[in-house]
Amino acid sequence: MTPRRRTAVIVLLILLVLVLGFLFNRTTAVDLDAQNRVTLNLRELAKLDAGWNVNILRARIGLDNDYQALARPLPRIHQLTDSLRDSLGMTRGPTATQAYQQLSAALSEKERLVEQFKAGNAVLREALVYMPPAITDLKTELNGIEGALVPARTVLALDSALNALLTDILRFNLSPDVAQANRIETTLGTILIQKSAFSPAVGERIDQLIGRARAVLRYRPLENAIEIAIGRTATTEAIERLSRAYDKAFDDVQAQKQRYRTWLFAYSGLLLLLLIGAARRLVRTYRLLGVANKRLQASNETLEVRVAERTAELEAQSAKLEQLAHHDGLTGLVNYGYLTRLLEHALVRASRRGSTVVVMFFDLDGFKAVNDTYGHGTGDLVLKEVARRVQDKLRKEDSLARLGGDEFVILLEEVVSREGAMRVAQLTLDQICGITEAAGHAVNISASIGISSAHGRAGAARGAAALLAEADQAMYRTKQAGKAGFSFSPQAQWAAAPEPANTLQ
Ligand SMILES: Nc1nc2c(ncn2[C@@H]2O[C@H](COP(=O)(O)OP(=O)(O)OP(=O)(O)O)[C@@H](O)[C@H]2O)c(=O)[nH]1
Repeated sequence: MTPRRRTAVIVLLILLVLVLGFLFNRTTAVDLDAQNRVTLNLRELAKLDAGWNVNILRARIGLDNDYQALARPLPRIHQLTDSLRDSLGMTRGPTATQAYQQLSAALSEKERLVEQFKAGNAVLREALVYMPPAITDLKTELNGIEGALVPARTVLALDSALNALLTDILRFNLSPDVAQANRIETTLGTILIQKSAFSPAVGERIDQLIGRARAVLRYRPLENAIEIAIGRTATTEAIERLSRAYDKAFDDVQAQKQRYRTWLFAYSGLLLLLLIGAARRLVRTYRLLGVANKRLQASNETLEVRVAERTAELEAQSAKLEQLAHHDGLTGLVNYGYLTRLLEHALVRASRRGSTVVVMFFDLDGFKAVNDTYGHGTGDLVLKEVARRVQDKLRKEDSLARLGGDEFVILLEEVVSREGAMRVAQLTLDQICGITEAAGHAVNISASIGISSAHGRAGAARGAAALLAEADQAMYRTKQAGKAGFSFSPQAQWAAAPEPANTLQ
């Protein structure tokens, strides 16, 4: 998968999850407890409001002297309205908010009007309670000594004015109108005129009656107006309106959630399909991977086999090359280069052990004649036979090398004495002289051998090249001395004593 494609897939997955989260969030159920709480609050508020109205009415008609009853429901009403305001968040749209604001305003207005009502009603009630017994008392007074002191006409006039006042005041209290008020004012004027004929004590009582009558004239219409204003606040209707708005809002929210639930269901189906698709693709990919793996394994195994075969071939070739590099192609003996290395190692060992290394250089005698007489094929057979025979007589740790043509070198290690070297030289001569026939042709060959040796550290220090050169020179001396024998180099060294110079056998 390319990086760009991977990014696109990740973004798509995030989007799918976000949409799922959004839909899930929109489908979470409405808090039914909260909904019930709103309903109960509204019901309680309606009940409190109705009770409040009853208390106002009782105060108005004088059944209840306790104005505290009018203020008692207020804290709870405030609590309920606050709680309703907090629940507005659960609704959608402005309707419930608007209804709540209307109710809140209506309740505040009603509260303000009730305060006004309480102030006026206290005065009014006191006046209405005061007047009937006061008038009765005054009339009794008029029938007593006070009445005897003033003319009877005046007493009668005041008495009838008081009767009229009481009747009109009670009527006005029930149904206040301007005509009634004017009549009362006229009656009050009459009473005031009569007052001067009576004692100051009666005059004072008359003044108090007039004051109460004026209070009724003033506060009764005011209280009626307040009552009308309280009625206009229409808190009951506002509560019902808010209740309907909440119901509708909750219904709307439920309907909306139902719609989102349908979407969520459909969306989950889509996600499921996508998941199934992805899973199938994954399975297919795994299958393909399995097949590819098997193929890869098979080709790996084939490759391993081929590598192993190739390695074996290379090792064989390398061994062959090494053989070619270190050995003579005709006889299979080690060649000059490898002999030099073997000789160097032998010298190191001799130096360390204090032993003697012997180099015997030999060249065939009469070999050219074989070649010239019977051809190179026969010459080759002779060379091989020389190699085989001499090799057979040597120890395993000794080496026989062919330098080229009919020249050979024998390398001996741990030679105890000069006599030992002589025995090997003689054995070699015997083996070579023992070759009398090759490819059915009679041959007559021998060898000229030159021997040199190095003993211990000092001898080894002379080096391989010097030792070979000494042996070569000794071999020439043998040739010059008549061939078919061996000579020791004057530099040859032995464990017991240095070799006497140029001894010919
Ligand atoms: N068959 C064969 N002959 C070789 C090979 N290499 C060299 N020769 C021949 O070996 C002969 C060696 O010559 P010489 O050593 O002079 O021959 P010789 O008869 O032994 O003479 P002296 O060494 O003087 O005794 C030559 O004729 C070379 O051509 C080879 O690999 N095979």
